[in-house]
Amino acid sequence: MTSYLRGWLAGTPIAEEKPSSSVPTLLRVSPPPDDDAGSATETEGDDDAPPAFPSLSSAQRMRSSTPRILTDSDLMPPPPLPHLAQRKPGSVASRSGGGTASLSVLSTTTRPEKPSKKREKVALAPGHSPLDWALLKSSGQDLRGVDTLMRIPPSMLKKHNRRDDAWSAFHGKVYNITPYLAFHPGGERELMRVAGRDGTQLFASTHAWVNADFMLDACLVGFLVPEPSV
Ligand code: HEM
Repeated sequence: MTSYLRGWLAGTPIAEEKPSSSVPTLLRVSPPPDDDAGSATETEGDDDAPPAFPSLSSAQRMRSSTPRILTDSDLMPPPPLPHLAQRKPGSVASRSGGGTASLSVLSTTTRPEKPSKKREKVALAPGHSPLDWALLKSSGQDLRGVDTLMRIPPSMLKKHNRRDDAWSAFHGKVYNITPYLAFHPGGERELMRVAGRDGTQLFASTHAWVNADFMLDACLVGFLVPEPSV
């Protein structure tokens, strides 16, 4: 093999290797023809000079060309036709022209604003942050105002609708919300809207993600039950 490489580099025909007894035939391989064999500029007398690769007249060499620098017009598409550039978002394009050249316009570019009620954040008084509420809850202080959990019908709930005595029902549980009023991030006024009644719906439509059961567990006074039939 070494002799083959040496011979190939030197440009001399390779002596056929003697096939071993185990390998029946060997193809005769010769080096690629030297394109500039007669050229005086080539490596005459220099045995260590590598052959030109790819070959000087190879198709590979012919195909390769110097990379072209792209101009702006190669990189950017031409501007749209004047009548398309004047389109307004949301307006429907006239298809009077018909044919394949006309473009349809998607009418989803603008979405009408939903009239939404603004939910105001209320500045809580110092010492009334959510963390302060959590501390008060776990302080052991009585936040229920009752000795025992009760069964509370709507008529009874209704009576507790004052700031200093406010009860409200959420998901069937009745809570004394008076201690929480000053801590409510939405403000006292909003919370008082559900005083003396079932606030489940209003609560859910305002902030369904808030866990009332957890926030008010220390204020539980009982369970909402249907009005007893007389
Ligand atoms: C006693 C039950 C309630 C508890 C425990 C409670 C708790 C909370 C909490 C934790 C927040 C802050 C939410 C946040 O920043 O993501 C909040 C905000 C608010 N809550 Fe309540 N809430 C209660 C009932 C209500 C009710 C009945 C209303 C009536 C509409 C209300 C109206 C609001 C408003 C307007 C905000 C402020 C706006 C906002 O945070 O996006 N909340 N409430």
